[in-house]
Amino acid sequence: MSFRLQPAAPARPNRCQLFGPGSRTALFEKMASSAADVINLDLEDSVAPTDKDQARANVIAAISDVDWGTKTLSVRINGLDTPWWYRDVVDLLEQADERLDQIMIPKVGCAGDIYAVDALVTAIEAAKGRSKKIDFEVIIESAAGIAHVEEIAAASPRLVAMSLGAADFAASMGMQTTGIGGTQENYYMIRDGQKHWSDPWHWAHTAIVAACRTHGVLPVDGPFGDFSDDEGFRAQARRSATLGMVGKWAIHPKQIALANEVFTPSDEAVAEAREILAAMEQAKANGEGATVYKGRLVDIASIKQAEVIVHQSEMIAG
Ligand SMILES: CC(C)(COP(=O)(O)OP(=O)(O)OC[C@H]1O[C@@H](n2cnc3c(N)ncnc32)[C@H](O)[C@@H]1OP(=O)(O)O)[C@@H](O)C(=O)NCCC(=O)NCCSC(=O)C[C@H](O)C(=O)O
Ligand SMILES: [Mg+2]
Repeated sequence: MSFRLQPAAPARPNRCQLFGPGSRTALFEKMASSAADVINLDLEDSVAPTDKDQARANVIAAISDVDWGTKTLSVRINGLDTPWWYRDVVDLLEQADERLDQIMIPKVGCAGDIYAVDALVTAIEAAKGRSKKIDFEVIIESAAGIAHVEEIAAASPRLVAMSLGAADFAASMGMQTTGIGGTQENYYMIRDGQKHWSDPWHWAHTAIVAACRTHGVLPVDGPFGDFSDDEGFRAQARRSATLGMVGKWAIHPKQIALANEVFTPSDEAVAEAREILAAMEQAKANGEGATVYKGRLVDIASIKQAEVIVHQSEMIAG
């Protein structure tokens, strides 16, 4: 480890973030009774411009009227390039009760975007005497966002989570696709005449994970648009989990169980991690820094890898 230590990300379950438009009040109770760890009430792109004011009012009422249990409750505000975002922040902070946990800031392009929202939120919290500090989560979904991902991850102590928004990201990058995440038909290698599909989201995922882990922020995979494709969702989520992401969005209730399944370490994985820790305890007792477990090398780094899995499972179990 560098002299500069890696801060821990918040220790709370974030396996699935369920989205619902702020204009569809009939969904709120269903969202609250779902198995998602995080609820995102949306004021942004799933709400038509003509519905923005009503959606904001719906969300503010639902924050106190609906029993959200122990879920993390987040509201996605409109982007800083729109005329709606400041009113979202002012009304939420002035009118919503303290059950609100987070504001999600979409389409962030630089640290200054977060600074602006932080300044506004901080002033309203002080003016209103709000005792609970609002956390932030952000979406990386533009060329500027990914280019400035590290400064964004470092932008505010309020920042707890960062997601990749594949749809806007693809548009901003000029990618030739209308798909939201997953396999892209034209992104393949050829070997011996056979196509082998590669993952066009991989580099953005790894950039986000590295920035988040450097600054103690939870890295989260965003939406998978085709909610009829369970295997496609699983494959995308498994790749994200393998790269270090802690969860994924659900844009339909069908996707909640899939996300929870992938981002909860399996009993087998936890058992194996515990066996590795036990093997390393034995190695240490023998004065060794490395040993053999199931025919493969394990050493001091393996302890940290195994601890990631054990900690994840303990945190989810509560
Ligand atoms: C995608 C939907 C519009 C589909 O809605 P609907 O046609 O009502 O779906 P179903 O009939 O299949 O619904 C079956 C039952 O499930 C309930 N339902 C539907 N959606 C939700 C939900 N989000 N949460 C809870 N429950 C839900 C229905 O009411 C049915 O219930 P019942 O009748 O009792 O059986 C809709 O799912 C939807 O609006 N999804 C969320 C869309 C959204 O929020 N999008 C924003 C996030 S993605 C994004 O912004 C892109 C990103 O920024 C990027 O750039 O990548
Ligand atoms: Mg988006």
